[in-house]
Amino acid sequence: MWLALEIGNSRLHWGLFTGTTLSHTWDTDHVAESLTQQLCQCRTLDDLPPEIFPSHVRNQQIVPDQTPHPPIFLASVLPQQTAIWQNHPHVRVLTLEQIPLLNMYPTLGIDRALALWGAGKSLGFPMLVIDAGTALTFTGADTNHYLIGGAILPGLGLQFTTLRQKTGQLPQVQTEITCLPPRFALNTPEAIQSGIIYTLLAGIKDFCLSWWQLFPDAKILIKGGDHGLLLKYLQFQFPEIAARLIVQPNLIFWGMREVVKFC
Ligand SMILES: Nc1ncnc2c1ncn2[C@@H]1O[C@H](COP(=O)(O)OP(=O)(O)OP(=O)(O)O)[C@@H](O)[C@H]1O
Ligand SMILES: CC(C)(CO)[C@@H](O)C(=O)NCCC(=O)O
Ligand SMILES: [K+]
Repeated sequence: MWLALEIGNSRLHWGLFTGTTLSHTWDTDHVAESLTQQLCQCRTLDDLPPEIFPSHVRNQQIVPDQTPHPPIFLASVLPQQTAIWQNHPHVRVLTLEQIPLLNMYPTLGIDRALALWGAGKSLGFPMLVIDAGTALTFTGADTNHYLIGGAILPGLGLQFTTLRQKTGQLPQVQTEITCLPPRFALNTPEAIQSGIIYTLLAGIKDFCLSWWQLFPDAKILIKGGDHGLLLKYLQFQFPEIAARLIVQPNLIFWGMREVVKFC
Protein backbone atom coordinates (compact mmCIF):
# COMPACT_ATOMS: atom_id res chain seq x y z
CA MET A 1 0.00 0.00 0.00
CA TRP A 2 1.22 3.52 -0.73
CA LEU A 3 -0.06 7.07 -0.85
CA ALA A 4 0.38 9.39 -3.81
CA LEU A 5 0.41 13.09 -2.97
CA GLU A 6 0.35 15.80 -5.60
CA ILE A 7 0.88 19.28 -4.23
CA GLY A 8 -0.89 21.61 -6.64
CA ASN A 9 -1.08 25.37 -6.54
CA SER A 10 -4.56 25.42 -4.98
CA ARG A 11 -4.76 22.25 -2.92
CA LEU A 12 -3.41 18.77 -2.26
CA HIS A 13 -4.51 15.77 -4.33
CA TRP A 14 -4.25 12.33 -2.68
CA GLY A 15 -4.39 8.82 -4.08
CA LEU A 16 -4.39 5.55 -2.13
CA PHE A 17 -2.85 2.64 -4.01
CA THR A 18 -2.69 -1.06 -3.33
CA GLY A 19 0.16 -2.05 -5.63
CA THR A 20 -0.84 -0.64 -9.00
CA THR A 21 -4.56 -0.35 -8.14
CA LEU A 22 -5.75 3.15 -7.34
CA SER A 23 -8.54 2.58 -4.82
CA HIS A 24 -9.36 6.08 -3.60
CA THR A 25 -8.66 9.70 -4.41
CA TRP A 26 -9.47 12.82 -2.42
CA ASP A 27 -8.41 16.46 -2.13
CA THR A 28 -7.41 18.44 0.95
CA ASP A 29 -6.22 21.94 1.72
CA HIS A 30 -2.52 22.72 1.90
CA VAL A 31 -1.22 21.95 5.38
CA ALA A 32 0.64 24.15 7.83
CA GLU A 33 4.12 23.19 8.96
CA SER A 34 2.84 22.47 12.48
CA LEU A 35 0.54 19.77 11.14
CA THR A 36 3.29 18.03 9.18
CA GLN A 37 5.29 17.78 12.40
CA GLN A 38 2.32 16.01 13.94
CA LEU A 39 2.16 13.77 10.84
CA CYS A 40 5.74 12.65 11.38
CA GLN A 41 4.61 10.98 14.63
CA CYS A 42 1.89 8.89 12.94
CA ARG A 43 2.68 5.18 12.95
CA THR A 44 -0.46 3.84 11.27
CA LEU A 45 -2.91 5.12 8.70
CA ASP A 46 -5.51 5.47 11.46
CA ASP A 47 -3.26 7.92 13.26
CA LEU A 48 -3.56 10.37 10.36
CA PRO A 49 -5.68 13.43 11.22
CA PRO A 50 -8.96 14.04 9.35
CA GLU A 51 -7.43 17.07 7.58
CA ILE A 52 -5.30 14.54 5.70
CA PHE A 53 -7.28 11.32 5.80
CA PRO A 54 -10.92 12.47 5.75
CA SER A 55 -13.64 10.40 7.36
CA HIS A 56 -15.43 9.72 4.06
CA VAL A 57 -12.32 7.84 2.92
CA ARG A 58 -11.57 6.28 6.31
CA ASN A 59 -15.17 5.03 6.59
CA GLN A 60 -14.80 3.01 3.40
CA GLN A 61 -12.81 0.64 5.60
CA ILE A 62 -10.50 -0.22 2.78
CA VAL A 63 -7.62 -0.10 5.20
CA PRO A 64 -7.41 -2.74 7.94
CA ASP A 65 -6.89 -1.43 11.50
CA GLN A 66 -3.31 -0.87 12.53
CA THR A 67 -2.09 -0.74 8.93
CA PRO A 68 1.46 0.61 9.25
CA HIS A 69 1.94 4.06 7.75
CA PRO A 70 2.57 3.49 4.04
CA PRO A 71 5.15 5.43 2.07
CA ILE A 72 3.97 8.74 0.60
CA PHE A 73 5.28 9.44 -2.90
CA LEU A 74 5.14 13.17 -3.39
CA ALA A 75 5.11 15.31 -6.54
CA SER A 76 4.99 19.04 -5.94
CA VAL A 77 4.97 22.26 -7.92
CA LEU A 78 5.24 24.32 -4.72
CA PRO A 79 8.86 24.39 -3.47
CA GLN A 80 7.76 25.80 -0.09
CA GLN A 81 5.34 22.92 0.48
CA THR A 82 7.96 20.39 -0.69
CA ALA A 83 10.32 21.78 1.95
CA ILE A 84 7.68 21.22 4.65
CA TRP A 85 7.05 17.63 3.59
CA GLN A 86 10.47 16.32 2.69
CA ASN A 87 11.58 15.73 6.28
CA HIS A 88 8.62 13.45 6.92
CA PRO A 89 9.99 9.94 7.54
CA HIS A 90 7.59 8.27 5.08
CA VAL A 91 7.83 10.82 2.25
CA ARG A 92 9.74 10.18 -0.94
CA VAL A 93 9.93 13.17 -3.24
CA LEU A 94 9.63 12.39 -6.96
CA THR A 95 11.73 14.39 -9.40
CA LEU A 96 11.78 14.93 -13.16
CA GLU A 97 14.82 12.63 -13.49
CA GLN A 98 12.57 9.67 -12.62
CA ILE A 99 10.23 10.31 -15.54
CA PRO A 100 11.46 8.69 -18.78
CA LEU A 101 10.08 11.40 -21.10
CA LEU A 102 12.69 12.63 -23.58
CA ASN A 103 13.54 16.27 -24.28
CA MET A 104 12.29 17.63 -20.94
CA TYR A 105 13.66 21.05 -19.90
CA PRO A 106 14.88 21.55 -16.32
CA THR A 107 12.06 23.84 -15.14
CA LEU A 108 9.20 21.75 -16.57
CA GLY A 109 6.49 21.28 -13.92
CA ILE A 110 6.52 17.73 -12.54
CA ASP A 111 2.70 17.71 -12.59
CA ARG A 112 2.79 18.25 -16.35
CA ALA A 113 5.43 15.60 -16.92
CA LEU A 114 3.67 13.01 -14.73
CA ALA A 115 0.25 13.61 -16.24
CA LEU A 116 1.64 13.30 -19.76
CA TRP A 117 3.64 10.20 -18.90
CA GLY A 118 0.67 8.57 -17.18
CA ALA A 119 -1.63 9.40 -20.09
CA GLY A 120 0.76 8.23 -22.79
CA LYS A 121 1.79 5.01 -21.02
CA SER A 122 -1.86 4.12 -20.40
CA LEU A 123 -3.56 5.22 -23.63
CA GLY A 124 -0.67 5.58 -26.07
CA PHE A 125 1.55 8.25 -27.57
CA PRO A 126 1.35 10.76 -29.29
CA MET A 127 -0.51 12.40 -26.44
CA LEU A 128 -1.57 15.92 -25.52
CA VAL A 129 -2.74 16.65 -21.96
CA ILE A 130 -4.83 19.70 -21.08
CA ASP A 131 -4.71 20.45 -17.35
CA ALA A 132 -7.50 22.85 -16.39
CA GLY A 133 -6.13 23.66 -12.92
CA THR A 134 -5.09 26.88 -11.24
CA ALA A 135 -2.99 27.35 -14.34
CA LEU A 136 -4.24 25.89 -17.61
CA THR A 137 -1.55 23.94 -19.40
CA PHE A 138 -1.11 22.03 -22.64
CA THR A 139 1.67 19.41 -22.68
CA GLY A 140 2.34 17.03 -25.55
CA ALA A 141 4.72 14.28 -26.59
CA ASP A 142 5.17 12.32 -29.82
CA THR A 143 5.24 8.57 -30.53
CA ASN A 144 8.83 8.33 -29.33
CA HIS A 145 7.99 9.80 -25.89
CA TYR A 146 9.72 12.99 -27.00
CA LEU A 147 8.32 16.13 -25.36
CA ILE A 148 7.03 18.39 -28.13
CA GLY A 149 6.24 21.13 -25.63
CA GLY A 150 3.20 23.04 -24.56
CA ALA A 151 1.78 26.24 -23.15
CA ILE A 152 0.83 27.80 -19.82
CA LEU A 153 -1.89 30.36 -19.17
CA PRO A 154 -4.01 31.51 -16.22
CA GLY A 155 -6.76 28.97 -15.51
CA LEU A 156 -10.46 29.72 -15.60
CA GLY A 157 -10.78 30.67 -11.92
CA LEU A 158 -7.59 32.71 -11.94
CA GLN A 159 -8.73 34.76 -14.94
CA PHE A 160 -11.86 35.84 -13.11
CA THR A 161 -10.02 36.49 -9.85
CA THR A 162 -7.14 38.52 -11.29
CA LEU A 163 -9.53 40.65 -13.32
CA ARG A 164 -11.34 41.59 -10.11
CA GLN A 165 -8.19 42.01 -8.03
CA LYS A 166 -6.32 44.19 -10.51
CA THR A 167 -9.13 46.55 -11.48
CA GLY A 168 -11.08 49.20 -9.60
CA GLN A 169 -14.65 48.34 -10.42
CA LEU A 170 -14.92 44.86 -11.80
CA PRO A 171 -16.87 42.44 -9.57
CA GLN A 172 -16.16 38.79 -8.86
CA VAL A 173 -18.35 36.87 -11.27
CA GLN A 174 -19.52 33.27 -11.21
CA THR A 175 -17.38 30.90 -13.25
CA GLU A 176 -20.15 28.33 -13.25
CA ILE A 177 -23.10 29.26 -15.47
CA THR A 178 -25.88 27.16 -16.92
CA CYS A 179 -25.65 28.48 -20.48
CA LEU A 180 -23.12 30.54 -22.37
CA PRO A 181 -23.47 34.34 -22.09
CA PRO A 182 -24.29 36.52 -25.11
CA ARG A 183 -21.12 37.11 -27.10
CA PHE A 184 -21.71 40.89 -27.11
CA ALA A 185 -22.93 41.53 -23.59
CA LEU A 186 -24.76 44.58 -22.22
CA ASN A 187 -23.89 44.19 -18.54
CA THR A 188 -20.64 43.82 -16.63
CA PRO A 189 -20.90 40.25 -15.31
CA GLU A 190 -21.85 38.86 -18.72
CA ALA A 191 -19.18 40.96 -20.45
CA ILE A 192 -16.57 39.39 -18.18
CA GLN A 193 -17.99 35.90 -18.68
CA SER A 194 -18.13 36.41 -22.44
CA GLY A 195 -14.57 37.71 -22.63
CA ILE A 196 -13.00 34.99 -20.54
CA ILE A 197 -15.05 32.01 -21.63
CA TYR A 198 -15.18 32.64 -25.41
CA THR A 199 -11.45 33.43 -25.64
CA LEU A 200 -10.59 30.41 -23.49
CA LEU A 201 -12.75 28.11 -25.64
CA ALA A 202 -11.34 29.55 -28.87
CA GLY A 203 -7.84 29.08 -27.47
CA ILE A 204 -8.46 25.48 -26.45
CA LYS A 205 -9.96 24.73 -29.86
CA ASP A 206 -6.98 26.29 -31.59
CA PHE A 207 -4.46 24.28 -29.56
CA CYS A 208 -6.39 21.06 -30.24
CA LEU A 209 -6.52 21.74 -33.99
CA SER A 210 -2.80 22.54 -34.03
CA TRP A 211 -2.11 19.27 -32.23
CA TRP A 212 -4.19 17.28 -34.69
CA GLN A 213 -2.41 19.03 -37.56
CA LEU A 214 0.89 17.72 -36.17
CA PHE A 215 -0.52 14.31 -35.17
CA PRO A 216 -3.80 13.50 -36.92
CA ASP A 217 -6.00 11.22 -34.80
CA ALA A 218 -3.74 11.57 -31.74
CA LYS A 219 -5.47 11.56 -28.37
CA ILE A 220 -6.10 14.62 -26.23
CA LEU A 221 -6.86 14.11 -22.53
CA ILE A 222 -8.26 16.71 -20.17
CA LYS A 223 -7.99 16.88 -16.36
CA GLY A 224 -7.90 19.43 -13.53
CA GLY A 225 -10.40 21.13 -11.23
CA ASP A 226 -12.10 23.06 -14.04
CA HIS A 227 -12.25 20.27 -16.65
CA GLY A 228 -15.98 19.68 -16.10
CA LEU A 229 -16.96 23.29 -16.59
CA LEU A 230 -14.71 23.84 -19.58
CA LEU A 231 -15.91 20.68 -21.25
CA LYS A 232 -19.52 21.69 -20.71
CA TYR A 233 -18.90 25.11 -22.31
CA LEU A 234 -16.95 23.45 -25.11
CA GLN A 235 -19.90 21.15 -25.79
CA PHE A 236 -22.10 24.19 -26.40
CA GLN A 237 -19.58 26.07 -28.49
CA PHE A 238 -17.49 23.46 -30.31
CA PRO A 239 -19.25 20.11 -29.87
CA GLU A 240 -17.06 18.37 -32.44
CA ILE A 241 -13.93 19.27 -30.41
CA ALA A 242 -15.55 18.37 -27.09
CA ALA A 243 -16.53 14.94 -28.45
CA ARG A 244 -12.90 14.11 -29.15
CA LEU A 245 -11.54 15.03 -25.71
CA ILE A 246 -11.08 12.25 -23.17
CA VAL A 247 -11.65 13.10 -19.51
CA GLN A 248 -9.28 11.52 -17.01
CA PRO A 249 -8.98 13.28 -13.64
CA ASN A 250 -6.41 10.80 -12.29
CA LEU A 251 -3.63 11.22 -14.84
CA ILE A 252 -1.05 12.38 -12.30
CA PHE A 253 -1.70 9.26 -10.23
CA TRP A 254 -1.35 7.12 -13.36
CA GLY A 255 2.00 8.82 -13.96
CA MET A 256 3.09 8.26 -10.37
CA ARG A 257 2.07 4.60 -10.61
CA GLU A 258 4.37 4.17 -13.64
CA VAL A 259 7.29 5.87 -11.90
CA VAL A 260 6.84 4.24 -8.47
CA LYS A 261 7.01 0.77 -10.10
CA PHE A 262 10.72 1.39 -10.54
CA CYS A 263 11.42 2.92 -7.11
N1 LIG B 1 -13.43 21.89 -4.44
C1 LIG B 1 -12.63 22.70 -5.11
N2 LIG B 1 -11.62 23.35 -4.47
C2 LIG B 1 -10.78 24.16 -5.13
N3 LIG B 1 -10.86 24.38 -6.47
C3 LIG B 1 -11.83 23.76 -7.15
C4 LIG B 1 -12.75 22.88 -6.53
N4 LIG B 1 -13.58 22.39 -7.48
C5 LIG B 1 -13.21 22.96 -8.63
N5 LIG B 1 -12.17 23.80 -8.46
C6 LIG B 1 -11.54 24.57 -9.52
O1 LIG B 1 -10.33 23.94 -9.79
C7 LIG B 1 -9.33 24.87 -10.16
C8 LIG B 1 -8.05 24.40 -9.55
O2 LIG B 1 -7.79 23.16 -10.16
P1 LIG B 1 -7.04 21.98 -9.42
O3 LIG B 1 -7.74 21.58 -8.20
O4 LIG B 1 -6.76 20.98 -10.47
O5 LIG B 1 -5.81 22.84 -8.99
P2 LIG B 1 -4.37 22.51 -8.55
O6 LIG B 1 -4.04 21.10 -8.85
O7 LIG B 1 -4.18 22.99 -7.18
O8 LIG B 1 -3.73 23.48 -9.51
P3 LIG B 1 -2.49 23.25 -10.40
O9 LIG B 1 -2.35 21.77 -10.61
O10 LIG B 1 -2.81 23.98 -11.64
O11 LIG B 1 -1.38 23.77 -9.61
C9 LIG B 1 -9.80 26.24 -9.67
O12 LIG B 1 -9.86 27.12 -10.77
C10 LIG B 1 -11.20 25.99 -9.13
O13 LIG B 1 -12.12 26.85 -9.77
C1 LIG C 1 2.43 25.46 -14.86
C2 LIG C 1 2.17 24.88 -13.49
C3 LIG C 1 1.98 26.00 -12.48
C4 LIG C 1 0.88 24.05 -13.58
O1 LIG C 1 0.58 23.45 -12.37
C5 LIG C 1 3.33 23.95 -13.05
O2 LIG C 1 3.44 22.88 -13.93
C6 LIG C 1 4.64 24.67 -12.99
O3 LIG C 1 4.91 25.36 -12.05
N1 LIG C 1 5.48 24.49 -14.07
C7 LIG C 1 6.79 25.06 -14.18
C8 LIG C 1 6.99 25.72 -15.50
C9 LIG C 1 6.86 24.83 -16.72
O4 LIG C 1 6.20 23.79 -16.68
O5 LIG C 1 7.44 25.20 -17.77
K1 LIG D 1 -2.22 20.15 -11.83
